[in-house]
Amino acid sequence: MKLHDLLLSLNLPLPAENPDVTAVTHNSAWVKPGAIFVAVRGLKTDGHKFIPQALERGAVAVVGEGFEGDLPVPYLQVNSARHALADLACVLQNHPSRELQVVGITGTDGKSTTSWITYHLLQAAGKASGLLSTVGYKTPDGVLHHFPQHLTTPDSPEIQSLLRELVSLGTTHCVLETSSHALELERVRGVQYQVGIFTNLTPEHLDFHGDMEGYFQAKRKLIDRSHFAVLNQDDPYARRLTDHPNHTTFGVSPDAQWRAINIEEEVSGLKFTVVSPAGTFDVVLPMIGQFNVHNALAAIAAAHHLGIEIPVLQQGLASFEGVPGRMQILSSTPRVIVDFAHTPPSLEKALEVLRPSTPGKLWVVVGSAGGNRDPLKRAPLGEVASRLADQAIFTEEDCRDTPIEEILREMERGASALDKNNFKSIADRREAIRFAVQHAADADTVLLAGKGPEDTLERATEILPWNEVEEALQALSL
Ligand SMILES: CC(=O)N[C@H]1[C@@H](OP(=O)(O)OP(=O)(O)OC[C@H]2O[C@@H](n3ccc(=O)[nH]c3=O)[C@H](O)[C@@H]2O)O[C@H](CO)[C@@H](O)[C@@H]1O[C@H](C)C(=O)N[C@@H](C)C(=O)N[C@H](CCC(=O)O)C(=O)O
Ligand SMILES: Nc1ncnc2c1ncn2[C@@H]1O[C@H](COP(=O)(O)OP(=O)(O)OP(=O)(O)O)[C@@H](O)[C@H]1O
Repeated sequence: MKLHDLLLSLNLPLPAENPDVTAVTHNSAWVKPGAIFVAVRGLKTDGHKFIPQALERGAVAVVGEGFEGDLPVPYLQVNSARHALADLACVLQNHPSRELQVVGITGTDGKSTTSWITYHLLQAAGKASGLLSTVGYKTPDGVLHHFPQHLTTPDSPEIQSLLRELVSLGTTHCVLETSSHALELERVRGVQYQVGIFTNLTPEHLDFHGDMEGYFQAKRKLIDRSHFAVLNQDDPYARRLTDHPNHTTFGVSPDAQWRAINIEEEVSGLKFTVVSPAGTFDVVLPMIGQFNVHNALAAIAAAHHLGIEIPVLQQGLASFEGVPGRMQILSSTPRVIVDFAHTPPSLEKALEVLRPSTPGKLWVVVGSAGGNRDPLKRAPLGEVASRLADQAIFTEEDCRDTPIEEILREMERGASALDKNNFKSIADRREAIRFAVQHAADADTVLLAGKGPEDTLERATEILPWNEVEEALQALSL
């Protein structure tokens, strides 16, 4: 696309030069010849500092919020570089979301699970669907691809080019897990959402959002932008969104429109009855954890809005194979389970879920991320682990530039407050897993929490390949 055409559609002034533009990026290291470099003033550094590097790599234009000096390529000044990045990405890919029925899913917990169930239901109904989630992205052939970065919702250029790729593969529907960071940092600006789902809101990422109200305001953007909203009637924050002109609700509250009753949890999974505007019907869902009733209800309500009949939904739920790394059962004696729970409330829920079906002791191996990833949750994670497990092992989980000892000390501090003396720290994650698996008795359950399906482990400046399931299986075979 010519630079002028791109700028005209955004009402930006036209420079004298009019080169061909092949891509747009905010990261100088990702610039390829023909790209526009958008200099973003970030939380850690200022992208304007990297303009020379972007030019060396072949940038044909630079967009920014203010730059003193001469450049050999056009410089376009904008009020918001993040807005410009998203707008340019949308135009360059010719707004792929307008050719798709996009279902966005936000909330503190349950985003990935709800996304995967929704994708599965759409596919089961014969809709060629795509999925972008923390776990990776799926094309309509069902193949799971991994993102190069560890993000739930990638940056706007990546989202737009993935949506375009999906359209070119014949995709008609796309499920887009949408984090609060993505909403706040405008990564999903310009995405046209047909349906927006709000799962729940509990304290997380408050270092980034400031307080719960800031966190809520970021999340509500998804609902405000969606044509139809699917809201958790049991969550006080979601209930604040019921002034959306076109919405439905789900939950166990008597006033939820899609309501679950007669919930039973068996070893093989969940059974419940749904009372809804589309009728009353039974559901069998092969998943552990009552919270999955809410995830399933949200997916059912969204899929039904998109025209999928109840019998197809029932069949789809019964054949759902779960989400990789979410309550994934690897063995039975001891029962070893890999789960992604990495917030105090989700860890609490995971341990509570496993307790009734554990005749022996309940073990947990858990860490807390380093860097700027929510240091305030370290002590609460330690507290939850010590309170609800019989034995807790604290270890690393992407400690990045934070010394592991600092993180472990915080987790121990949280646990010590209970005075149960049932925890131990083993910094190396592989050793921690092996210790727990080898010391567990046959009747015990070992929950390996936090990493789930992630394929890397970030340690100081190193990014190591990681496979939690493989690690657990190796520990079991020793
Ligand atoms: C805290 C956060 O979200 N940060 C995001 C933010 O970074 P930033 O603007 O602060 O970037 P910065 O590091 O200050 O750099 C400023 C600019 O200089 C550029 N730069 C920097 C260095 C260089 O050599 N060259 C260069 O061009 C950077 O690309 C950036 O554009 O904006 C960037 C561009 O959109 C994001 O890539 C980056 O996500 C980082 C990688 C990240 O780790 N984010 C996590 C916390 C996140 O988003 N998590 C949520 C899920 C949360 C959950 O629910 O669990 C997610 O959606 O994944
Ligand atoms: N609806 C829910 N309410 C509370 N906890 C939940 C819910 N759904 C899942 N969980 C718990 O949270 C963990 C993470 O679930 P899931 O991956 O679906 O959430 P998420 O919001 O996508 O988080 P992330 O984006 O970090 O993956 C699960 O393993 C489970 O323990």
